[in-house]
Amino acid sequence: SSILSNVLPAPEDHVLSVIFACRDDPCPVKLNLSAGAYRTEEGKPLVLEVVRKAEQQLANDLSCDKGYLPIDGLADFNKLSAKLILGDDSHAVEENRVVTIQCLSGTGSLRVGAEFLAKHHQQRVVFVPNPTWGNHPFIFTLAGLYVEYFRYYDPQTRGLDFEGMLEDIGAAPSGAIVVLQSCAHNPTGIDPTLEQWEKIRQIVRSKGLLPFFDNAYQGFASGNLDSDAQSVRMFVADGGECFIAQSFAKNMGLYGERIGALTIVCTSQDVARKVHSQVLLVVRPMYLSPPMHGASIVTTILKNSDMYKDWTIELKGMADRIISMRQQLYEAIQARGTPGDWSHIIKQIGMFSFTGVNEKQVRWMAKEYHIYMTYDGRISIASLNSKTVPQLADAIHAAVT
Ligand SMILES: Cc1ncc(COP(=O)(O)O)c(CN[C@@](C)(CC(=O)O)C(=O)O)c1O
Repeated sequence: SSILSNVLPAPEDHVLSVIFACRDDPCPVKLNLSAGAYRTEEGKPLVLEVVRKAEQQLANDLSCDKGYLPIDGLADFNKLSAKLILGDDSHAVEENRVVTIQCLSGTGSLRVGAEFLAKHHQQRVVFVPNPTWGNHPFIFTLAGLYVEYFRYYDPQTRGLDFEGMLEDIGAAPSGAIVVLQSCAHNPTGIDPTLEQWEKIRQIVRSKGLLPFFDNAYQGFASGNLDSDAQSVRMFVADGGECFIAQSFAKNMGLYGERIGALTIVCTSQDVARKVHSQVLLVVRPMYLSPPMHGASIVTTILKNSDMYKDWTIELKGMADRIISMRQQLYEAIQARGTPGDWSHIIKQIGMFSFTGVNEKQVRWMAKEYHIYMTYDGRISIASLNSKTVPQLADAIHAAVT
């Protein structure tokens, strides 16, 4: 008999099940608003001009070979990636207490960080926002840590439950890991203000908690790389430790290149050396060493000031298009006189909008309007364009009236 015959069908994943349902829908005007991937006004994926340019340069550079990268990846990439999130004038970088490892995009950075913490950190409880990205609980649980939630979204105000967040983080046991999304919170699109981040920082530090930033959308939220890094830089500036998972999937459009970095800010160079040596032991038996191409593209762009500038212009273009789609959707809903206050659609930031429609309404819109979003009512604003906004506004109107 088959050895695999006892394998059970997997439970449905929040994001994937909707993508599969949409894929199987034969309707020619179906609309997939579930996956967080940028689409142009024409509804196409975008390969940035500056990425094409970098790839041409790399293709002509005969000195590049296909040998293994070191376990921690391309050294130039690690330096430039750390600088991007920590800033050009970071004391932590100057004092050599920053460890950066090229990982398989944001997910890989989170997983390597989680495996490292499961092996070397006594406190095994990880607090994540409620709600958070669907993959967070799995990444930390599979690494052997215990996931708990802190209040983040207030359904009444459709805003941040700041008091609840502070209370829950304040009640965490000393040494607990706290996962914080640095900007463009997924799925709610709601970020703390800088004043609120300062209060969060104070409570994290006073309780001796370990912040683990998930920085998946830097530059993609506000359109400005430095503004979107303020939350992280506030924590690093106080000299404390933190973990940061970076991704170039969204802000450089390198989704499939799987390029990101795990940065661990330590309190001294001596600790950094030891941490670095131990992270290598997590990576080697996991995937030996990371892929070269994405790291080479990012490095080519970040180290050339003209290409860096071109990138920031294209990045702002993506962020601005999303903001204009928010405005268009809000106006289309207002024009239909749909009951309720829909201003959260323009107050939220980043790739997603937490629309507030419930699972029953989400399933109804999929069936009746062939419009697909995750069951929590999250839509990827980046997947909308001027033609499809009316289609969505009609569906929401029909679903909620
Ligand atoms: C908050 C957050 N962190 C990390 C990642 C991981 O991205 P990376 O590994 O490609 O760098 C995502 C992607 N979340 C997507 C965009 C993709 C997905 O979940 O399938 C989403 O639709 O939520 C994310 O939203």
